[in-house]
Amino acid sequence: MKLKQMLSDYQLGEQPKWDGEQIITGISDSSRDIADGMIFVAIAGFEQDGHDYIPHAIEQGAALIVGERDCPEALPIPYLKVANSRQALGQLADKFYQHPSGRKHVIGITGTNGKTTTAFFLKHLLEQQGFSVSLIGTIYNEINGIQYPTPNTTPNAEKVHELIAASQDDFVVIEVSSHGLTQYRLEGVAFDYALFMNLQHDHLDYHKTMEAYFEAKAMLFDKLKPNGKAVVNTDDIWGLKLAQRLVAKGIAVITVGHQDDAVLSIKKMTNQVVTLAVSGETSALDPHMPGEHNLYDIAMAGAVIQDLSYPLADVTEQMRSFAGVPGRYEFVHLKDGVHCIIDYAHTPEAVSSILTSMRRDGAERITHIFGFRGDRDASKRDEMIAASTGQSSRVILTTDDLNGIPEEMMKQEYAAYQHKFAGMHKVDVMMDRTLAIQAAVNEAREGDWILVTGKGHEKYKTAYALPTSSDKETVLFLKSSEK
Ligand SMILES: CC(=O)N[C@H]1[C@@H](OP(=O)(O)OP(=O)(O)OC[C@H]2O[C@@H](n3ccc(=O)[nH]c3=O)[C@H](O)[C@@H]2O)O[C@H](CO)[C@@H](O)[C@@H]1O[C@H](C)C(=O)N[C@@H](C)C(=O)N[C@H](CCC(=O)O)C(=O)O
Ligand SMILES: Nc1ncnc2c1ncn2[C@@H]1O[C@H](COP(=O)(O)OP(=O)(O)OP(=O)(O)O)[C@@H](O)[C@H]1O
Repeated sequence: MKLKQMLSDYQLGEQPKWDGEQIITGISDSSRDIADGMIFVAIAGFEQDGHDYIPHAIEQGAALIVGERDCPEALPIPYLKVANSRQALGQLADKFYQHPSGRKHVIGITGTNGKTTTAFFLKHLLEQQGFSVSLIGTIYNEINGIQYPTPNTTPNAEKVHELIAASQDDFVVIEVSSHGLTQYRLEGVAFDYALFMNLQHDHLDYHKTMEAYFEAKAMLFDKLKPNGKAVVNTDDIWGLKLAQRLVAKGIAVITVGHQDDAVLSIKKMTNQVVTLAVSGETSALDPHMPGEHNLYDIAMAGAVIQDLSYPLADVTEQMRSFAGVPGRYEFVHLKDGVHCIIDYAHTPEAVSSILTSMRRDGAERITHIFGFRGDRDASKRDEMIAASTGQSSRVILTTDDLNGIPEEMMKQEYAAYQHKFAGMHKVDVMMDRTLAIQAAVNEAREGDWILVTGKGHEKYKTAYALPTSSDKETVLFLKSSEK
């Protein structure tokens, strides 16, 4: 695309002579990725200021610089000043890739918990209908059947448009984080369906208040295509508030919840089956994945499937071939009736929900191993401990990602919790995560359950005593050593 086409929506103002005919070869906010003929968008970030890298981008061959500051003096290439660089990155990428989301069926999923699980459910169910599906999310991005690692749940704006443009699949399912929304990573993306799962205590280090966190999530619903639809869990109080707001705006809303007037009314949630009624017709859906929270996730995925005119009644059968979601209620049978669950729960509600599910599955004595992420929302820690001690017999606090926080500081915080629960609940501290799991396994007797939460599918960022790199590897290593 020519430079003058890329800039047709902008006023370049007084500039040294520039060549509108120049072919633009790409766009990036990282000077490291700039090559000849590309546009560099300078972003004032949380860690660094992209404007400091303008000389580097020029050295690399940039054809245009976009930034929020005044044009640096004696710039040899044109400079476009914008009010918001992150937003401009999305708008320019959308243009460069020729509005890719407009040409695809795009489904966005937001909420504190359940995005990944629902995305996997939806992908599987759509594939069962004969569609191909791209996935952009926490565990990996999968485009045209090829999986790519990803550092973020929602990639940056340029990447999102690039991935949608590269997709030759029928559908693109995107996990939409609140960070992604407030940082304009979805700028220019238009959605056919937008799903709201729930809003729970998380990320208040970033959003400060639940109200602000909610407003961030609500931004997704401004991105629906004119005929796009919202699918909202109205059992969640924030979901109910969102649904009312969207209806008032004239947006089509598929409500999912226990209310009789919900579009998909939940009639029963029991024994791993959720019974839904749509227009008087009842269907029972079984995700074939333990955990009560997964019943909401399958109901939300089912809402899209039925709206696309595929029978809900087939979902249970179609889920039989579902392979599960890495690090979500992953079950390992250890030895003599000792069971272990690995899960990604890192909010109080998720911890509570997983423990409730385990108890319903027959767990009586549960050792729960988890830790707190350094440099992340610390205000949820009390509630996480309360959720754990409320339903487990023993807690072992261990290392999660420290994110630069000194281990000693985290250890002191854990010691304070040990002190608080002294005499009431067994709270141990073992900072080496692999040794904490080993201790629980060694001490487990027949009928015991072990729950390891927080890391799920993720690789360890810390080197531990055992030669393993994830919770699942550690558990399998210990299982094989037992033989
Ligand atoms: C705090 C935060 O959210 N940071 C995100 C943000 O980084 P940033 O733009 O502020 O980057 P920065 O490092 O300060 O750099 C500023 C600019 O300088 C540029 N630069 C830098 C160096 C250089 O040599 N040349 C250069 O041009 C960078 O490319 C960047 O454009 O934008 C980046 C691109 O979109 C994100 O990758 C990055 O996520 C970081 C890694 C992160 O950990 N974010 C977490 C909090 C997050 O976003 N999590 C959510 C999921 C949350 C959930 O669990 O629900 C997610 O979507 O992943
Ligand atoms: N509908 C739900 N309600 C509450 N908790 C849930 C729900 N679905 C999943 N969970 C819990 O939350 C954890 C994370 O689930 P999942 O990865 O699907 O959510 P996510 O929204 O993608 O999370 P993240 O934003 O952290 O990547 C699960 O391991 C489970 O413990």
